[in-house]
Parts: sequence; structure tokens; C-alpha cells
Amino acid sequence: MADGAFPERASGAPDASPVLVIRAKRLVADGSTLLEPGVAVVQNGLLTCVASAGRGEPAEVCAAIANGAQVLETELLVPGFIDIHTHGIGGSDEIRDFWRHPEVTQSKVVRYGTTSLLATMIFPASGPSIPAKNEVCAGTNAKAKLKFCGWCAADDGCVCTVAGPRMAEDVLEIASTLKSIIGQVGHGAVLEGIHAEGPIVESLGGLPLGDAEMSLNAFQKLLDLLGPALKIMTIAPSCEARSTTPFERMELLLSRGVRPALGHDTSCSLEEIAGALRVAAAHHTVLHVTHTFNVQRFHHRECGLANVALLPRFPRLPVFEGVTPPTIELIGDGVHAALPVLQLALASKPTGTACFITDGISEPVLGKESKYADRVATVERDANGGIGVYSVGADSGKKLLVGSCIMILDAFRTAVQVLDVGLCRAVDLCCCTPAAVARLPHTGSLAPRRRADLVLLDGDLDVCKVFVAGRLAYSRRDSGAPSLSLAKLKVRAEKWRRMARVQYGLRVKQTPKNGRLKGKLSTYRAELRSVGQSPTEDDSSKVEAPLALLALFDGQSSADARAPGPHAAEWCCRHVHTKLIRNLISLPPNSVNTTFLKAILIKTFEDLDRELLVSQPGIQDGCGAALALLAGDQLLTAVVGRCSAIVVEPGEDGEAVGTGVLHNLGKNQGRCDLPGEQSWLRQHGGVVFRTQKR
Ligand SMILES: CC(=O)N[C@@H]1[C@@H](O)[C@H](O)[C@@H](COP(=O)(O)O)O[C@@H]1O
Repeated sequence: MADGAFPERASGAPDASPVLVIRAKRLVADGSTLLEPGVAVVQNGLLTCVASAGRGEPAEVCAAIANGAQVLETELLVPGFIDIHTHGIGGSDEIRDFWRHPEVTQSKVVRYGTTSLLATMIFPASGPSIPAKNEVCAGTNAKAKLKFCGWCAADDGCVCTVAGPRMAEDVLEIASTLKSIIGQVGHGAVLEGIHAEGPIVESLGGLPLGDAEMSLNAFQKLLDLLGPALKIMTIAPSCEARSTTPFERMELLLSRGVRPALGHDTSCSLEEIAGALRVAAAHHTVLHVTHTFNVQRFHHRECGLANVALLPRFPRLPVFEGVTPPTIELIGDGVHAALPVLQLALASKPTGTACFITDGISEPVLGKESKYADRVATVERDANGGIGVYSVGADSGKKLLVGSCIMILDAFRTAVQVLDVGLCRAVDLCCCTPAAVARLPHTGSLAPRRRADLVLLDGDLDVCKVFVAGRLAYSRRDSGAPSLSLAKLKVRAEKWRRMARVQYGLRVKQTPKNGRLKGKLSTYRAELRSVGQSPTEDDSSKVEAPLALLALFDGQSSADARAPGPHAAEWCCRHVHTKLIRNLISLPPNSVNTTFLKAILIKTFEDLDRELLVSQPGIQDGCGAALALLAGDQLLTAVVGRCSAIVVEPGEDGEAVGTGVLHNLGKNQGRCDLPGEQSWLRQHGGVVFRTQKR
């Protein structure tokens, strides 16, 4: 496969940019190189040095620092992720229009470390002014015959003398939009080219109807239209093998330097697949396979495309003589192929022959609806809890999965944290192999003269910073925010943990009649004697206001569900901290006072309630909630529904609330409005505050 460094300055990069040095505890340069620690130097948009820093930093790095280079430190540094199969994730209500607005997807995905994309185009055969199949655009008569041809370059009417492809007009517009921005830096992820998913497909899967029987002439016009932007084209081997002149369209792709990707074929035979591989071998090219497993066949006797795709080498059989196994791509969401199946595929294919793709089509917002070539496509959860996009088959009319909601970052994390393939293999899957398959030698690994596409991650594999061609394209917002250091969000004191346990013991069984998370809201502020003191240790961390959060959600019934259930409570439990943190970091600097914090607690409940109602139609039950936020030396509580919060302050000896008590909160637990319960709590060292209604 083609390999090489970027010849000169990365396109679009400034002439002279400040030198940047990045020190990483772990630096993964490519599928086989892990440097612990490692260091990289960036200048003028390119990497100039990538080295181990185990025995001190190389002279080049020291010189750069001495000359005033900016220095960054990170836990993990990897090459930017590359997605060679994505339909885009926004910009329109109609999925097939996403690539009319590529900047929307480019700017969204870069936040998740994707620095290069191939825009996946589809070729629906519908539209306002499509030449009928085999209709001839003939010279001067063309204007009268067709409102718009588009397949010839003439400005004053069609000059075609051959049949045009049956193609919707929007395909032409999208192609021209994409071509105008290929290789440009500065919009987020770089659009590196086009992956054409079709039109020569045998099995549609979720694709809209297209012209799978396109003539060679029409096919040639399509390739002319896409030009060198076209890097990969998905093509069905059975369509090619069964055409009157077998494999002629594939030959055309190969002669133009486009990589054919076998796919969307559930009927191809072993001989037909091997035939396609043989044509590629004659061009010294390795074929690729589009979303292995999806819209394909795996059978233990009658081998389909997936059987062949998974082979690391071919058995000694005449049918496979002289051919090389293809590279493969896998939709890394655990929905299109179950995780054990992904594990199997990765165990079978060696490094350098498999890559993760997203086949992205939407953001992961449950219940979100879009149009997909005039069908409705909805983000739904499958039986295993995974999220995907579902619609109906254009030919079958049956419900089916049509795309994913993930980022390459999700697949990277899955590779490391679930499939346990190690960092190097994960980088190979998400960076190196996709770059090789799409022939993008300027990116995909960390080496001198490669474009400086970099992802800085923390120990949890969360993205901290992303650079594209040496320019900062994304930086996580946890610096320069208010004085609250959110990274330090934690329960600090043993006393506070005891309180948490006491509060956790309170579970009430009440049934508000409407809403999911509704009721009166109250906030309360208490200045406590013995909890939440300013930090005395590790002052170097400059934590001005340590934070601790306790959130209790109690599953209850709702207007939609008569019986109480755990679902709303569990959902709130998983999302409350992100809502709270988002609201906290939106505070302007120096505005962290009780008034603002109260407002933020209220807004956090409102955000939770709204999102629960809008994005989780499947959740019918409701919940009450009690939330306690310790900020510096102040404790604020907020209660919604009929859930209670009780503040228990230990006595002088700190032992007033012992573990024995936790199992015996009294038969009136949760009813701190009762005088008996209050005195019980006081006897056990507790302080009961009456909340104020708003
Ligand atoms: C753009 C595209 O083609 N995406 C395919 C979709 O067509 C197919 O229906 C689905 C499930 O395929 P399966 O049911 O064969 O696993 O996988 C991918 O999302």
C-alpha cells in the first residue's frame, strides 16, 4: 500500500507558527510503536520530531524549548482519528443532505479526536430532474428534453451523446460542494475525499434505491464528476461478475487509482469474490471490504463475503490462487456487530488489515428523528442497550438498522477498554489502517514530516486537546473557567461520606401524579461547622472551592406510569453530574456565590426533567430527587418531588453516627417532618434543617 511522508508544508498551515513541544507519558506513534514517555515537536503544521523521552529528551527538543517553544504535557498522545466511512452527523433534517453542509460534521467530530474524514456519498435515483434511464442527452435538443443534465461540462446545454446515469440532481451539488473543500485545514476535521457507497450494489440494506445497472459510459461520467476526490468506491462483486463484460467497472476504478471496496452483496459466490480479488491483484492492489458483516453474508458452508473478508490468509485452493486477502472495515459500535464478533474479527485479521469506521448517520440522541431519502430514521436503543439508527428498507419495507451514532473515539475506547487489544492496535485500527486504505500518506501516524494531526487524551481516554495540521482545533473547557475546579469534584471527608450513607438510607415510596421529575423545588444553604472546610492539603492544586455532590433519586410513578419504577431514577443518576458540571462551567468567572449556585441547582433539575421527557420516550416512570452540593464551606440542598434530604452533622467526637445506625433509621425514615423522627435523628448526632419553599 502507498506510504510516504507529506511532501512539504501542510496545506492551509500558516507560514511560520510557534514551535510546539508535546510531552506524553505514553505516545503511540503507529500500530507498533509505543513510547513511554514520548515527546513530539510540531512546526509549521508538520511533525518535525517524534522520539522516546525515556533517557532524557533529544537535543532537538531541548533546543526548541530553549528557543521558546510552547510546551504541553499529556497522559496519552495519539495520531488524529480517521473515519473513512461516515454519512455525516448533521446540518439538515434529511440525512442525504448532510454533506451539503460538511462544515457541520467537520466541526462536531473534531471535538472527539477525528481529524480526517472521507465523506460517504450515496446515489439515490430520485430527484426533481433525473434523466430517465437510457435517455440520451443529445446536443442542442438537450435543453428541451431535460431541465438539467449536469453530466457534461457544457455551459450552454448538454452535449452528451450517451446515456447519463440515473442520478438525483442533489448528488451533483453535493459532489461539487465536497470537492471545493477537500484538503482544506481550518474547519475542524479535514475532508480528505469521498467514499462512494454504490451505486453498483446488489443488496441495498438501508440504502435508498439507486441505479445498480449503470452502464459503463454512465459509470465513467460519474467517475469524471467525482474526479480525484474519489478515494474508495463500494461495489458489489456479484454485479460485476454477472455483467455482460465482467469486472469492467472495477477495472475502471483500479485504473483511476480508486480503491474498490467489496460490499452490499448478500448473494455473491466464492468464485465471484475471488474473481474480483484477481482483477485487483493484476493491478497490484489490495481490495477493501465495506462494513464487514453488514449487508453481507457469513455462512459456515456457503461462504459469503464476510467469510472471505475475515481470512488472514487464504487456504491453498485453486480458487484463491494468486490473490491477496482484502482489508476490512468494521462499524465499531457493538450494535452493527456484537462485541464478541468484533473480537473475533480482530483476532483473525492482523495489524494493518482492519480498521474501525463509524458509518455515522446521527448524533446519539434517543428518539431523534431524521429523514433518510424520504423515509423516517429514528435513533433507538436495541435489546442490549446499544444505540443505532433504524428505518425501513427501501426495497423490503421492513424495519432495519441503517447507521450508527458513534465517533471513532468510541470505537477506540472499545478497542482498548473492552476488546483489550492494546493501545498500538487501537491506533492501528483508528488511524494507521484507515489512512493506508484511503491512501492518505500525510496522516495516520506520528512521524517526522507527517501532518501534525494529534489527539491528547487523559487516563480515562477523554479528549483534552486536538490539533489539526498543528493548529489547536479543540480544547476541553476545564481551564479558565470559574474558580471551581471541576476536575477535583469528589467527596473529601470521611464525615461527609457518613452523611452520604445516612442519606442513601432514605427511600420513600410516594407517587406524584404528574411529570417525570416534578414537584416543588427548594434550595437550602447551611454553613456547617465541621464539614466542607477549605482544603488544607495539596493546596498546590489551587482548588479554591472544593466540590462534593450527593444525589439521591427515588423511583416513583408518574402521569404515564401508575406503578413506581427505577428507570427515571437510574437515568437521572447517570446524567445529573454532567448537567450540573455543564451549568457550573457556564458561570462567569468570579460569580461563584450562593445565589448563582442556587440558580444552578434549579436549572440542573430543569435540564434533567426536560431531557428526560424529550429524549427518553421509553421511560414512563418518574422519580423524586434530593441533591446536596458541598461548595467550599457551604452546603446547598435541593429537593424535588417528595424525596427528603436530611443533613446530619456529627458530634464533637465525630462518632455520633455509627454504622449500626444505618440499618435502623427508624420506622419513619424519610419523614423528617415528624417531630419523633427529628428527635430520633438529633439523639443520634444529626441536625435537621427545615427546607424553605420557593
Ligand atoms: C449506509 C449503509 O449501508 N449502512 C448499513 C445499512 O445499509 C445496513 O442496513 C445496516 C445493517 O446491516 P445488517 O442488517 O446486514 O447487519 O448496516 C449499515 O448501517
